[in-house]
Amino acid sequence: MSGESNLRYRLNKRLKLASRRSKNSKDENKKFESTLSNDGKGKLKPMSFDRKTKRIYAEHGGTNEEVTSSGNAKAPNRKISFKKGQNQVKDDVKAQTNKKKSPRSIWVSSKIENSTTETKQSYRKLKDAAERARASNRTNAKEVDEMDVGGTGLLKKRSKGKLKDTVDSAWASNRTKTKGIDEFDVGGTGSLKKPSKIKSDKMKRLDQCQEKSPYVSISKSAKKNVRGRRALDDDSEVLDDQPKRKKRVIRIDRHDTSNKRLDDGIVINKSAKEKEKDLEKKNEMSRNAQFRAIQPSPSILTYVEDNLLGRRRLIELRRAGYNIELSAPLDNIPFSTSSERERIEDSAFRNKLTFFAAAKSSSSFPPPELPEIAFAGRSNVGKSSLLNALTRQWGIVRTSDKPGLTQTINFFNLGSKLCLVDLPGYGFAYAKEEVKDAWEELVKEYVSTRVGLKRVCLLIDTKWGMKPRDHELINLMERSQTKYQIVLTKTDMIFPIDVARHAMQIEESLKANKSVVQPLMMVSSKSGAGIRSLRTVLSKIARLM
Ligand SMILES: Nc1nc2c(ncn2[C@@H]2O[C@H](COP(=O)(O)OP(=O)(O)OP(=O)(O)O)[C@@H](O)[C@H]2O)c(=O)[nH]1
Ligand SMILES: [Mg+2]
Repeated sequence: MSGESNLRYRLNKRLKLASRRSKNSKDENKKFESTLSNDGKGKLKPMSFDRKTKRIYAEHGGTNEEVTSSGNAKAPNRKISFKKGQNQVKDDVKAQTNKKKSPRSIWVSSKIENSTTETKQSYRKLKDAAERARASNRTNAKEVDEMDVGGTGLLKKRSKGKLKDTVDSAWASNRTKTKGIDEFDVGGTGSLKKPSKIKSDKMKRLDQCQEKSPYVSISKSAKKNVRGRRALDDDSEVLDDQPKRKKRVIRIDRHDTSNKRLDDGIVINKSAKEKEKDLEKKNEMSRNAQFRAIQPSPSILTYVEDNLLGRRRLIELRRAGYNIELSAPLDNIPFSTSSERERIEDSAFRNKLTFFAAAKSSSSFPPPELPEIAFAGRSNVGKSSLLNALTRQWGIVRTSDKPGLTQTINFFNLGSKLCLVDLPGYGFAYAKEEVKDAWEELVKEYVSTRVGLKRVCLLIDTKWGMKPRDHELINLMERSQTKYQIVLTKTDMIFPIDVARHAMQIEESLKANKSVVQPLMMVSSKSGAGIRSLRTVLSKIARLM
């Protein structure tokens, strides 16, 4: 729309100028007319709106066939009109060249060029029309346009609608195909070409380029780009002279079992022993699971907590008020003076522990004068250590980390009130089988036949729990109606909860037993946990006597 208004403005300006000239001086008017008609000097003529849309280049004396229009090739109506105009222009140019014979080239507006062939009358008509248009205050622009176009004399005969169409199409083409106009040879080389022709030439060249080198990407369409890239890739692969890597093929021999996993269906003939071991492992696993499922009774849990049983940090013991610098600190009285700390509450255990007899057979047992408390259990369970811890007399009873140190029944007097008996251990020991069997037989004879034996403390390692040999001895004591009490040792080795679980488990397993004395005791000779409680329990035996 802005272009159209611009055109109108120009047209009006021209008309104004023309009218002014006609009014002011006839000479000027004549001059103007001469400029319109005279093209011989090659001056640029005053142009109507068509100047922009259509330019005709005529090479004077040159080939007339090269005279072309720069208009829109797509507008057929306009093309027809131009052809007509071109023919007229050609004729006029020929006439001019015959008259003056000057080979100068000129630029003229096609329609104004046509007007050169018209008479002065037609121009006056044009002027009149312009004046009229001015008089109507330039309001009816359409009318002016039509009159102006009609003024050229060439398009006079056309209907209004057709004229309008041609003008519109010309403008549209001008706006869109500015490139086409630019490609005209304005410099007067005389080689004007049709834009379509130029375009086709250009495309041909581009196609040729593409054919020659596939690397040139022509942005005709995305598909072409993709194709070009593929082509480029293919070519690059070809250009790369690197040898292609062969895929490594691994051939597996069906009968070769070395590469196969064991659980891939290969049957391995296991021996009976291995099968038994596997079963045992499975059973053990299930035993562990069972053990984890044990819920200790509240009384056991409180007992464990009160006596600080199980694996504890030293800071915890310190916070509880125990002197951790002492040996077996938990056997001391918390938050008390140093003299009180050293004190053993039970009078029986304050007495001096003295060894008085060792027996390898039942015939060598000493006469039962004092109530006896025997300490039985598997080798290395901590029998001798517990005796020392109870009396706080370290070194009286020999201990060793090597199982099987105690090989005889050792009798200790604790003052004149109690006799403590250290029994040889059973189960694994660094000793001959016959010797071990003899120890076992001796222990069995002592616990089942000994007169004056008031209680057997059956020590069980908390870490390992009850073993079949332990059950054997229990059964024996049950049969001989010997009172026995279970004492869990080395409680400092495992977590408190596991201590409680073991206690619960053993208590449950011995519920039906008659000779068992409750409660189950838990101690640690190392930390001193539970030692005072055990002392209290055992001192009752001395008091009863
Ligand atoms: N951590 C810890 N170790 C202990 C405890 N009681 C004993 N021991 C150790 O266990 C090992 C064996 O102790 P002993 O008292 O000799 O065991 P035993 O039952 O008399 O052994 P035998 O005489 O061979 O039957 C020694 O190295 C002790 O230091 C305990 O409560 N806690
Ligand atoms: Mg011992």
